[in-house]
Amino acid sequence: MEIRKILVFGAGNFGSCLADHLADSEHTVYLWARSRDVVDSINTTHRHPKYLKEHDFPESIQAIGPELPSKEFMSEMDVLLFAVPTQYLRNALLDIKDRLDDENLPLLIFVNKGIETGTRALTLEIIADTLGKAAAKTATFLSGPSFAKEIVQRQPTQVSVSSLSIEHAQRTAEVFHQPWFRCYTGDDPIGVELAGALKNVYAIAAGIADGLGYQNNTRAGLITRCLAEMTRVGCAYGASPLTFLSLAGVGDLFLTCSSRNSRNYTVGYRLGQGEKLDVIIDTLGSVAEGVATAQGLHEIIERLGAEAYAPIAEGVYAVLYGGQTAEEMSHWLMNQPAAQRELEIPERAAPYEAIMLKLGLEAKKTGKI
Ligand SMILES: NC(=O)C1=CN([C@@H]2O[C@H](COP(=O)(O)OP(=O)(O)OC[C@H]3O[C@@H](n4cnc5c(N)ncnc54)[C@H](O)[C@@H]3O)[C@@H](O)[C@H]2O)C=CC1
Ligand SMILES: O=C(CO)COP(=O)(O)O
Repeated sequence: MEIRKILVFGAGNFGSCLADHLADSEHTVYLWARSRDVVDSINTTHRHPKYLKEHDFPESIQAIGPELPSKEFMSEMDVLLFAVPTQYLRNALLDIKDRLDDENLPLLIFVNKGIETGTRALTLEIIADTLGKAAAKTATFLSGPSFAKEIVQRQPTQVSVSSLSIEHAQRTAEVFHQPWFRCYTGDDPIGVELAGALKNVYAIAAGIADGLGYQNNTRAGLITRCLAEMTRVGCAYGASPLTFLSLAGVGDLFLTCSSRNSRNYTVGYRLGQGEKLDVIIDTLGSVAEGVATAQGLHEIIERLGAEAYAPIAEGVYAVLYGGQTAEEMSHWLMNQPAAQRELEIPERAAPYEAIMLKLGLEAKKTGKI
């Protein structure tokens, strides 16, 4: 395996965990943190003061920050990995834009799972807007069932890696590969992104159902309908239906809808138990991307119209932002029109093409995952 110089932006749960994972492959790993406390703690005690607190990080990881690294330092990096929540990503990329050499871009890897509020932008669009077309064309997206806590325990984990450039997806897979960590590559980054973002909203729905006291039949039925809904929205966006059967799709949906380790599930569970959203967010201690993403998703669903019929996502939105209670949402969902067709995949369509057009690329059918 080729040894790479890797800079990880974002020292939250996931950025720290991935830095730890990559350091095992003997890559040279730098971890950029916004807080001096985190930088000092990682460099001196090799412990994170806030996340994964029991874990001893390898001494080889060098934390840097809170000042941004210089252009010279950045030019030495082979890989930049961004583990920054979606709502902060645009500013983070604008901050480093001038420190990147457009003619000689490093491998760019993104692991956030969300839709930007206000703009409805997916990460690929945020990258195109901030770093430019060349970066968007080669950016890679790593997504799938992967709790940080279990990766640092080296539990066997498998993820999807997707990019408009399959060559770059393969390079990312090589960087991450370990006997306990497998990557499967594909060329439907928007499908992978939508799957990762939507599963966070659906994990809130599953948590709500459990919080209301519903049991196994309800959860299994709900997850299955979430998968149908996610596929429908994805197809209406122009993603491949097969992508939703991948690790990034059903894999991550299943994980987060069925585990109390999921922050999004926890938000839903506590809503189902009758807690208020602002109290839950204030005490969660970590980001639950589904809360903000439900807004962007609501706007996307409205724009796509009937093709993207998504009552579960709309129900979550109504509980988070429309003053509806968890019980009301549950009754509303169960009282949707009777005898609906179970599976109907609509034509794949326009928005994906619009993004490809923006990048100066021809829209292609992404049949393989
Ligand atoms: N934790 C996990 O197991 C997994 C997380 N992810 C995704 O990774 C992304 C990051 O999540 P976590 O590290 O878990 O979140 P976290 O809540 O543990 O950490 C938040 C991160 O955001 C940074 N941050 C907070 N405010 C900011 C601001 N104003 N500007 C810039 N950065 C700011 C913090 O410094 C920290 O690095 C999310 O999109 C999440 O969905 C994906 C897979 C697994
Ligand atoms: O995406 C995740 C695991 O794949 C983490 O899920 P939560 O953000 O809900 O904790």
